Amino acid sequence: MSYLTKIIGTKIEEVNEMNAIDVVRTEPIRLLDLMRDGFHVIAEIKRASPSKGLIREEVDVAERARAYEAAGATMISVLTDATYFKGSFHDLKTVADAVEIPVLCKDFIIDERQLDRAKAAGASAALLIVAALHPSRLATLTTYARTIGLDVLVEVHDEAELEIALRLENVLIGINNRNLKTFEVTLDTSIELMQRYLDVTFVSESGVDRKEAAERLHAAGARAILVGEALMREEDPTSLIKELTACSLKYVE
Ligand SMILES: O=C(O)c1ccccc1NCC(=O)[C@H](O)[C@H](O)COP(=O)(O)O
Repeated sequence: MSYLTKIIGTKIEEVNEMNAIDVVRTEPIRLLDLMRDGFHVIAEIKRASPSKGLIREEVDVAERARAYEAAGATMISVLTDATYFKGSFHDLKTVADAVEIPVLCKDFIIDERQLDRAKAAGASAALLIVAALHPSRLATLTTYARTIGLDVLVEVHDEAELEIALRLENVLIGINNRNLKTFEVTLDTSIELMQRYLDVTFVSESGVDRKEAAERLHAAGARAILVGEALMREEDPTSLIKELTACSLKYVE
């Protein structure tokens, strides 16, 4: 059984336990507009992961989120899965209450009730993973997310998934460099796909540890990078965020 299948099994159990909740609907932000120009860092709150185990379990997430914002992150991603990442919707709410910049709910979303919880916790956007959803369900959840005021980052791993994501209109697409079967991470996953789809606005996710990686991705066309582990391993993430965001200045000259 693949790891993703295992995670989705857990999510089905979790979702079955969730009550419906009421959410206040708003207009969604437009992630695509936010990321279309320049070069952006989406900084992640990631306490643990299936591939690395504990990264920084005990963390003041409000303080860290404020540090990310002050250092120049455009958006904060919060892992809300408890079983595999030790995250929570409580973390999401704490972060959303602490910062002005948009907050992304990063989870394995398969149901409207998870989107409701993300919205209620203060998220501006949610991740939908093509590999985890039937294309028609992906479209339904994308529409539902926008209806309640969440924009969507659609995650792909290869060209076949990208073709499915491109059927959705006006979505920001993230290419995850982590192979969900082997956990192997290679920036070439993003670089090769981006070079074949020059008109698409892409976020490159996973495996960015320092400025050289960010520079490679920016040079290959990425408009944003999503960085988790490398930032969480820093006692103070300020200089790494500044280093990563500075990549854009280099290419403007
Ligand atoms: O990080 C993992 O081990 C992982 C395993 C299985 C599914 C998803 C996983 N990570 C979620 C993410 O996409 C990353 O947290 C995110 O892209 C940041 O990656 P990194 O900078 O490499 O921590």
